[in-house]
Formats: sequence, structure tokens, C-alpha cells
Amino acid sequence: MATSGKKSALFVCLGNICRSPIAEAVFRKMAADAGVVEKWRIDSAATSNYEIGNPPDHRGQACMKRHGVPMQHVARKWVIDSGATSDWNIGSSPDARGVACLRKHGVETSHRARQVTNDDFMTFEYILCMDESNLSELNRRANLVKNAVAKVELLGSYDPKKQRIIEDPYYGSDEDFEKVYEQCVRCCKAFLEKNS
Ligand SMILES: N#Cc1ccccc1-c1cc(NCCCN2CCCCC2)c2ccccc2n1
Repeated sequence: MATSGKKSALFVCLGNICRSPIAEAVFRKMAADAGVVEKWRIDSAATSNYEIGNPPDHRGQACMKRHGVPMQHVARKWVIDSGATSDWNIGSSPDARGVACLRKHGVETSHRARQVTNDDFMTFEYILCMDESNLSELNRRANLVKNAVAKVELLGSYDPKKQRIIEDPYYGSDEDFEKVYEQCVRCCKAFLEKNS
């Protein structure tokens, strides 16, 4: 997708169903509230192929609903892409358990996990990830792309509270998702201020 003069940020985590969709939705709401969302290309992706085609984790959706951050509306209104680092599940439909769970919570979303592509390294100004394993995998991938322009950074490097790592909540509780949300709010606020 041409980013034609827009600033651009790709949020990345391991599966693109927990941390990076939260960071993407938080940043998009902040940019919209600041009246600058049209100036940004915003997306999220995974370093792994674990969840290709699956919607965001229901715990993250519930967290966003509690905080009034529109994850599903935004997904419907915006063309949100997501992809995979491998080709194992290309074209697969979302996991039935995830869709059933979202429907149970009355949440429709068109967000689907995708993997980072070589094109992402050539078209995004910032690729912001969550932990050291995301960072080393992204740096490894970036080095394989001739015209990589993206600045690959930890989203946590923007945290005024200096919590550099946003831990994977996949095996965690609603509390762990709350912590991911609070960290994303602090970091996205600082990142947007730096780029305004
Ligand atoms: N891996 C790890 C790991 C280690 C520590 C903490 C969390 C996780 C963890 C595990 C997941 N899926 C279960 C394993 C998937 N299978 C792993 C072997 C290949 C076939 C797929 C996640 C799925 C989505 C988002 C985050 C996830 N994070």
C-alpha cells in the first residue's frame, strides 16, 4: 500500500492477536483524538505463523471495550490488514473458537492476524515491537531486505516509566492484558508526541 507522504507505524508481536492489535487500536484512537489520524498509515502484524487469519484474543477485545477503545469499529471502518511470516495458513478462515468467543461477547471484528512481510520493511517508517525476541527476529529479517527503511524499535523504549518490555500475556490473566494496555497507552502517547 503506498503511504504517499503519510507517517507510518507497524506494531508487531509474536502472534498479532494480543499485544500488537491493542497497540494499533490505542495508537489509532490517540491519533484520531488528536485530529491527525489521516496523516498516519497504522497496521499490526506477527513475527510468527501461529494465529494467521485469527481475530484478536477475546481478553484483549474485552479490555479494549472496558476502556472504550474501538477495536472492532475501527477494523470495520478501516482496511486493516494482517499477515504471517510463513505460508502455512494462507487463505485460512479465522479459528472457529475465536470467532465463537467474540460472538459470545457480542464483538464483531474484521482484524485478522498476519505476518510481517519484506514489503513492510520497505514501506513502514517505524516497526514497533514488544520484546527482545520480536526485536531480534525483526532485525534478522530486516537485514535480508535490500531496501529496508524501517526503524525497528521496542515500543517500550518510549515508556516514560522506562518499562522497555511489554510481556506476552497469552498464558496470562485479564490483569496481564490490563498491564499491556496501560503500557501501550504510555508508549503510544510518547511516540505520537515525538512525531507530532
Ligand atoms: N510459543 C510461545 C510462548 C512462550 C511463552 C509465552 C507465550 C507463548 C505464546 C504461545 C502461543 N501459542 C501457543 C504455541 C503455538 N505453537 C508454538 C509451536 C509452533 C506451533 C504453534 C501464542 C499464540 C499467539 C500469541 C502469543 C503466543 N504466545
